[in-house]
Amino acid sequence: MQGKIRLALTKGRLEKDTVQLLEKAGLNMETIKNPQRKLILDIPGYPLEIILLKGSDVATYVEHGVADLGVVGKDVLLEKPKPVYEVADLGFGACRMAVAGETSLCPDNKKLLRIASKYPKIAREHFERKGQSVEIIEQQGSVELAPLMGLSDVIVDIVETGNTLKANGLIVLEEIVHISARLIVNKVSYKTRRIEVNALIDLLEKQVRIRREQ
Ligand SMILES: Nc1ncnc2c1ncn2[C@@H]1O[C@H](COP(=O)(O)OP(=O)(O)OP(=O)(O)O)[C@@H](O)[C@H]1O
Ligand SMILES: O=P(O)(O)OC[C@H]1O[C@H](OP(=O)(O)OP(=O)(O)O)[C@H](O)[C@@H]1O
Repeated sequence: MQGKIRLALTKGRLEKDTVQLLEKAGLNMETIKNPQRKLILDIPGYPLEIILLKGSDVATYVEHGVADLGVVGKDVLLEKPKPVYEVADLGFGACRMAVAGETSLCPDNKKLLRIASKYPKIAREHFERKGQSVEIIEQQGSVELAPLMGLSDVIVDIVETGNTLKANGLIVLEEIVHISARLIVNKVSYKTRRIEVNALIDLLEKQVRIRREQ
């Protein structure tokens, strides 16, 4: 007899929308609102256990089958690809991965372009496709500072409202890819726990469809 299905959720920005989606799908998400902030949550009335992780760890847990399913940003899947099935675009967490810089700069005129980014793989592959040679300067955050400080020519980063770019005098020069939250599934669970996994996928996809049609 197999235990409960385990779903790994990304803490932080994606959390609220994920909880809302699960609630709309009929799951009792009260335990997640507990101020004690447990990282393992039982869902009353549904054979499901939820764990809370950072995005890149969500994909790792699902890859290793410790979690059967996960909710994670497409940026994470592109930057650190894992052998998991991506089964649904959940729609929320929408933003863009973009190249940004100061208005005066015309990047294509430079020979070796210096790129600051938290996403070195996405950045490198984008410029490789264009045949532009680059030096990638990996950052952990506050990426917008890099061109202002002369550390890089441009940045590759997530743009949602555009407020951070605007506040720092930067503009989008190119859009690389649309990002949103994705539902991922462990490859073995997809086969061996097909019925339970598909039931949860169907439940969530139905809510995504309803939300899209609203
Ligand atoms: N404005 C945004 N900035 C960053 N991520 C966003 C934004 N809007 C939506 N997202 C999505 O939310 C996901 C989680 O972002 P969040 O900032 O909570 O975690 P993170 O990227 O691990 O950052 P941190 O290291 O600051 O915790 C991202 O992977 C991305 O898919
Ligand atoms: O277009 P906006 O709505 O302004 O959102 C984009 C900003 O949000 C993210 O930063 P985050 O807040 O995660 O900070 P950090 O990357 O500096 O840690 C991202 O790296 C951008 O800086």
